[in-house]
Amino acid sequence: MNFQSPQSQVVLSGHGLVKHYGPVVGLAGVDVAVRSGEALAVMGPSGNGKTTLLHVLAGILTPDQGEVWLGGERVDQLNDAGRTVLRRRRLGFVFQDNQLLAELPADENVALPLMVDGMSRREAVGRARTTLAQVGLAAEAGRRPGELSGGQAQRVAIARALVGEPQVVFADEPTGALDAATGSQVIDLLVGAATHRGAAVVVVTHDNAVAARCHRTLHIVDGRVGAPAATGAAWTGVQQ
Ligand SMILES: Nc1ncnc2c1ncn2[C@@H]1O[C@H](COP(=O)(O)OP(=O)(O)OP(=O)(O)O)[C@@H](O)[C@H]1O
Repeated sequence: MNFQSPQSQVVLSGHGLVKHYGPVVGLAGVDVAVRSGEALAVMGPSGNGKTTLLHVLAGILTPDQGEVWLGGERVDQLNDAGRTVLRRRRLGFVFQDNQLLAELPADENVALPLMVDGMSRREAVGRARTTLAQVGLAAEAGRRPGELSGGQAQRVAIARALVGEPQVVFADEPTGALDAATGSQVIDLLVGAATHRGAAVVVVTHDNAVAARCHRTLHIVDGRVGAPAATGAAWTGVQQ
């Protein structure tokens, strides 16, 4: 997939990111930058720091050292409340297990983050239905998660991530629970719908097919930007 917008602004960046869990190294000094409309895959061996990087960039964890910038604002120094508001208003999240609330229909699941942020139920549900239609689920808006297929449920999760018009969507193994064909549809939808809106996407994945749908891949090895496991030669840190 080509990403042909070198003039796009860097919307999210991390500089010299270090994170330890006690004696365990999560990140050992990572630099990363993502532009608006760009999808970045984060790959690497298990336990080498991918999820830690995602959580630090998303303000879920604070780094021990380094800086995180989102749209010109330094965010790693915000307090817990500030980072919570930031995540709710400016970021979207998609997880492997969709994390939808089982007792709510799809439209209310998607509307929930807007209502938590103070929007009226009527307006939030209206926006949720519009977003569900954009991910091809207009007819499923009234169904509960248990009445949806795995791929449909993940599309609802994508709608929930997009409904607040985030600057960056973070996804941790978004296709990990799906078969290959459904996973391809879901990642195409996620990357297409998010980047079409000008959002950046950061996807942690073990799946080469998912990375192939992104514009660029960052390999994390031992908490650092490293070479992909199979090809170590002439590595420059960033794969175009
Ligand atoms: N909350 C925590 N407390 C202690 N150690 C942790 C914690 N979270 C992660 N770690 C450790 O930090 C290192 C990096 O973990 P991380 O989850 O970032 O790796 P990962 O590359 O995402 O792994 P996977 O592909 O298996 O999900 C690992 O050694 C892990 O055991």
